[in-house]
Amino acid sequence: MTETTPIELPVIDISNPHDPAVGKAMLEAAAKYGFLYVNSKGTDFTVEDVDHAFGLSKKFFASPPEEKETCRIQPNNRGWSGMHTETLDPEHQRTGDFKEAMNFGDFKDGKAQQPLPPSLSPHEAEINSFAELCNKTCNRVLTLLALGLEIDPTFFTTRHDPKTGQTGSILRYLYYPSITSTATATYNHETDVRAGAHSDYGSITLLFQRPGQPGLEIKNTDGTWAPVPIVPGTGDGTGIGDGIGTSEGQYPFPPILVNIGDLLSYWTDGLLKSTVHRVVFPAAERQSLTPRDRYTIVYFCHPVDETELVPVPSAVVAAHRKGKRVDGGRVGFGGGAGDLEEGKRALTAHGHLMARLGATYAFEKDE
Ligand SMILES: O=C(O)CCC(=O)C(=O)O
Ligand SMILES: [Fe+2]
Repeated sequence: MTETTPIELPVIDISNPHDPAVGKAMLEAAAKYGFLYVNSKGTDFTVEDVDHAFGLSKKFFASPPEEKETCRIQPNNRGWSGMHTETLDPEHQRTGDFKEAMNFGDFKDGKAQQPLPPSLSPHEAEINSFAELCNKTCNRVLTLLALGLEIDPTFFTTRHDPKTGQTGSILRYLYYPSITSTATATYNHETDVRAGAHSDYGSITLLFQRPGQPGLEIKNTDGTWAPVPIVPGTGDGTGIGDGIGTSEGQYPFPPILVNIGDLLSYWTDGLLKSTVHRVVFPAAERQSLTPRDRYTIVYFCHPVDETELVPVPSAVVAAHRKGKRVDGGRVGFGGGAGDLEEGKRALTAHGHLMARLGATYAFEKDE
């Protein structure tokens, strides 16, 4: 695993989701990299909201395994998965991911639609409110993307409103033990990875990271891997010494990393990129005298299940599609929405997710 130069991604201020210039900047980043940072100033989150959510995550992962077992992951993708349960890149991984995860699906009237373990059940309302803030932030991003695509600014948000129906959205706590943990004793740098290479399934993903807990890399177009600094501009990917939490700190908490998922790439015929990424132990972490666990919080935003993925009515997408036709290239996972044959029904958001998850379940059956 050779390590390359950290990637420099734009940091976008979403405090005014109706600014067309910001929409264009967002679209440009989504089409070029498939990843961008959202400035944590001007989001709906306070430092306390984010700190509190990480506190709950830590409490959950530190709880006894018997308690976590009570909410083991189900085929509906909700619940706890232990070390090595998930293998994001089955073709290349010898061992499953060196991580634990806890997935929360949609809440209904503030209530989780799944069992919660004793460490989290007293905090149901807080978890729900964090998921709601994530949803609000996604609405800002989706509004800006619609502006960039020059379509009705509510085109995406009306199709992602959990009040109108079930969605595939997931709030996920993640825990990657440090290189010195007993849980990573079998880790071999040549063959193992903390989270295998993959692209996300939904529309957009939000990723919250902590200073000093690096590991995310994104795949460059030439196939090399670029570390993503936790705080943009800090270069070394560690986020250490970035001034966070101090009066000179530029950001109240590390910017939220946003990436495009397979569904939105499909819906826009590949104009928006769903970029492959993975989580590793960076060299600095492997050599560090004080290696740290990595905790992240992810929100995978999906449309309402019944949403029909007919081509996004955007001249920008149409122009992109024309270019693709000339190349003869196919786009995205399972092609693009514009490839729909006449007389066939459009794929729904739920159908897209099932097809995408099906690829993973098929592998698990082979195990
Ligand atoms: O934890 C991270 O940094 C990335 C997680 C991720 O890519 C995922 O769960 O899809
Ligand atoms: Fe991911």
